[in-house]
Amino acid sequence: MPTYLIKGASVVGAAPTDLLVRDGVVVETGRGLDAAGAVTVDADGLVALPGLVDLHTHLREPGREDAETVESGSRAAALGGYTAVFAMANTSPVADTAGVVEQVWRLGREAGLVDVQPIGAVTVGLAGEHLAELGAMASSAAGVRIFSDDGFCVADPRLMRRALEYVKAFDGIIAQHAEEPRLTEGAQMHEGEISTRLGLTGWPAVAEEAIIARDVLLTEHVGSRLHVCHVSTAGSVEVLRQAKARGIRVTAEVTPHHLLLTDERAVSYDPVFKVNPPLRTAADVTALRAALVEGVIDVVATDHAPHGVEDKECEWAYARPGMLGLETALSIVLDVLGPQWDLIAERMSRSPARIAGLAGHGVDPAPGVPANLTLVDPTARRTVEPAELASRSRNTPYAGMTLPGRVVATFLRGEPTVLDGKAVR
Ligand SMILES: NC(=O)N[C@@H](CC(=O)O)C(=O)O
Ligand SMILES: [Zn+2]
Ligand SMILES: [Zn+2]
Repeated sequence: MPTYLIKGASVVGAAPTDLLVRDGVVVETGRGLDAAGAVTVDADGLVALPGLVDLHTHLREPGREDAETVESGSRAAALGGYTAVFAMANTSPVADTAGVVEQVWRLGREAGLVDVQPIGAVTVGLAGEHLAELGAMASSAAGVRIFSDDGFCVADPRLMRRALEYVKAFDGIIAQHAEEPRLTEGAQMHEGEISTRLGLTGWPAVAEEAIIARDVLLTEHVGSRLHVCHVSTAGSVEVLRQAKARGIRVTAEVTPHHLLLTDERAVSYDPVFKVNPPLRTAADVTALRAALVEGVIDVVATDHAPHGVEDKECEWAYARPGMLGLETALSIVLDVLGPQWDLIAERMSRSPARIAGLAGHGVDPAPGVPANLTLVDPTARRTVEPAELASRSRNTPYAGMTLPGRVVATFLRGEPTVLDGKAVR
């Protein structure tokens, strides 16, 4: 493995320095470093961040390799500055056994572009009836710690309680897709003025908030850990704020799209904007941004949800919910937060790695630290071209938008996965 000398990078916004990367580790930092035989990477004007960590990615393998594979999703992730992604369990077959999570984990290792950490299903087949083999998935080679029925809510409170109790044995977490199913039957978009105007069935904010309220109380009752997926409403933020103030062990994520887009987008009837939970109001967006800055929301997670054209280029009502996220997340967050590098590193790398207990990730580049890092050009602007994305799918809601920031290079354990803005493999 070659030695890399990264010249003049601003580590999380600090004064420029050189970084010497050897045998997978940052071995030395400082100005004017020299190393015979090292490959030099010019990082003048670039910001070095700890490699981004996504707690919520859909890779579609096994089952829908036409929409995404572990490899294509890994490449999209590396291009987005990620060094680790957590792969949701709603594949076909569902990742509800040690066998399936080990298969996904192994495919991730073989692709070698990011660390793919499988999330295990909470219930068999995501059917919400029987607990899956959580212990077997935890003790498998994949070492699963996060469990989720994402795509579906673990709606049965008794089952949710048992899952929360079960994962305590290995300090696991239940990641909940908070959606009371009885309140969202037939729902097509956020329930509000625009859904009324368009005549589309609404997905009310309370369907999310009621489940979060129930689950934080269950989590407190059993003394376990809860993670709330894709928080989308101002009311959810208030429930989380109270729960955290009470010392309940709950963490939460927000997606880039919920930080930027509103339900106004549905007026176009373009299914690229159909997503679960739905795009909400401008007031919700404002509350989510404030909660992210404050820390009531711990992380930005992409909910990268690739879908083939037949599932997206159709009538709104028939389209599947979900949108791409990995290759644009950092640009959206930079657009929303501005160049607050320490905050960006915290919400996109350190905090997700800490929540997941993921060793070697989420640590700022410094001597002795595994070289999982990304180099970003903060001044570059780029226009999103769906055809240029590494994902096998094209359902980005940002097509044609010009966004700030560009990932120039990503290193996974000292090896570049992206150089000059291009995937190396
Ligand atoms: N977010 C979505 O709209 N869709 C996700 C499932 C999910 O995250 O609930 C998917 O798997 O496509
Ligand atoms: Zn979900
Ligand atoms: Zn999801």
